[in-house]
Amino acid sequence: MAFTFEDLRQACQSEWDAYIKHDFVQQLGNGTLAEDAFRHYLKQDYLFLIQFGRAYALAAYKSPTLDDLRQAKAGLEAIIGLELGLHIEYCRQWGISEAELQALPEARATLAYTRYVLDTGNRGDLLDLHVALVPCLIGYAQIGKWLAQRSETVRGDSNPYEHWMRMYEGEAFQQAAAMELEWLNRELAEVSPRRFEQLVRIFRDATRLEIDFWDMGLNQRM
Ligand SMILES: Cc1ncc(CN)c(N)n1
Repeated sequence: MAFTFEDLRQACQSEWDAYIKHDFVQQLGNGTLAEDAFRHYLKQDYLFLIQFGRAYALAAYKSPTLDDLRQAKAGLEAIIGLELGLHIEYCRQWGISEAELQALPEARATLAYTRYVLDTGNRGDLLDLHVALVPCLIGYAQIGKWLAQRSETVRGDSNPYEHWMRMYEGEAFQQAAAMELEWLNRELAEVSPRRFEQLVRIFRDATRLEIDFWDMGLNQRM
């Protein structure tokens, strides 16, 4: 049997839904999310993206083939080139300077998630690392699409989070996620049922840590 990302997602359906349709995401789509909660999330996400940049750099280091190396480079570009650049500009529009971002302490949820991914990548192989990274890239691409097709989502200037939604539903981010999905499905097609169960565990843990990250934003926890 050739496994795919869909099999991972179905094995963790309840966690995946709790992540994609989290209250933070729904309130953001409705335009009702407390601005202080969003600011707290934005600040921590800056720290998160830096650590995820390191994780893609680790993926590059662990890549045995040129194809794998190109995939790691594409992930690094999506996070550091595209997303972090937009993020810094976006934070500035929300009154958060780069100097303030650089001086921030990490919240426990940021520490737990990012270091889990780095640890998984360090002790495991390239596929373990990519599976730990999947909820980040493919998850936010699905969130972007989900918000765009949902009838309750408020679009345009009356929603203060319009630009955030545009970034994740936009062509560049969707394209990066599609490339990751393609790479992942190629790799998953080769694994045994026993190996797949190990990967499900990683995918589930990373998805649970994404849920904690939304909780951290919503409750403005450190
Ligand atoms: C916590 C988190 N997860 C995922 C993404 C999308 N790269 C993000 N910006 N922040």
